[in-house]
Amino acid sequence: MSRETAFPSPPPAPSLTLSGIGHAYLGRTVLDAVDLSLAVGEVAALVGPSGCGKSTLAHIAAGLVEPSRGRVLRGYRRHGMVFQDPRLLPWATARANIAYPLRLLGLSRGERRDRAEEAAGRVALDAADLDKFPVELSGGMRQRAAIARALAVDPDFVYFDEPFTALDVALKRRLQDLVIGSSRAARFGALFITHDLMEAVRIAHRVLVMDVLGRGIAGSRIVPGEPGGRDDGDLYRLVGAFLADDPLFRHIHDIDERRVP
Ligand SMILES: Nc1ncnc2c1ncn2[C@@H]1O[C@H](COP(=O)(O)OP(=O)(O)OP(=O)(O)O)[C@@H](O)[C@H]1O
Repeated sequence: MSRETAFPSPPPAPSLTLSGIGHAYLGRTVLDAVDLSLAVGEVAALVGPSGCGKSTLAHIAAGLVEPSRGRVLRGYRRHGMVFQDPRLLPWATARANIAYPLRLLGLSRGERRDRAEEAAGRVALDAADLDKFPVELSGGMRQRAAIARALAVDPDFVYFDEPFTALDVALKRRLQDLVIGSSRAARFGALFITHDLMEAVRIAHRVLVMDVLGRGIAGSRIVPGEPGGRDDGDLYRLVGAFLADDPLFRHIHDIDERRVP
């Protein structure tokens, strides 16, 4: 027996593992025993009813919020984050905003500038736009700058928290394609929160559905084919089938009534 057969190499560690995550805000439980594991390079879309705790879960996974219970194991090297609100510094140019996180990596001024311009090129921001301040950019351009800022740190994992919800349909598709293309080229995995099932099946390898009221991940569905290589008609049919026939998706358009005045 060959050595390789006797000692097969172990599968790569997951890029992200959440075990038994629980969280409460002001004594009110938001997440309860959530388990999740993402493979290296996997892009997972996270959907679920409004208010069920998707953002809280992503913030816990990224280390922005300390969970009340449970364990987070990050197998990735470095992550980037993109939110619905681009969160650009209003007093800094697009270039300076994109370069901002690079200070933490200890890069020289010249290196930061080069990296920011390279990242801007990847999201199709023109050189002329880089000298503009956020107020001078369109909503789409601001979100491109936010994506460039996340990609500039050369992440192997990116958290997207409803990044395109506020954008119009055509722009949304263009930016989805940008995420698909850059995740393939830079080989990063991602957790992508969205309310839009069509967006979820376009960009992800797998759709994770959160339980009503965040009691856990109710289940997941693999999306056939590879992001970027799928036929739109097939995806529309898949979304239709999910919504019409799959009990996993029964509650995804619900709203957490506790938040409704
Ligand atoms: N900092 C906070 N303090 C108190 N309550 C909070 C805080 N952040 C979120 N919550 C509450 O926790 C619950 C889950 O919020 P979260 O934003 O994680 O849900 P979500 O699924 O991402 O919602 P949506 O889809 O509407 O964005 C909500 O009821 C929300 O009001």
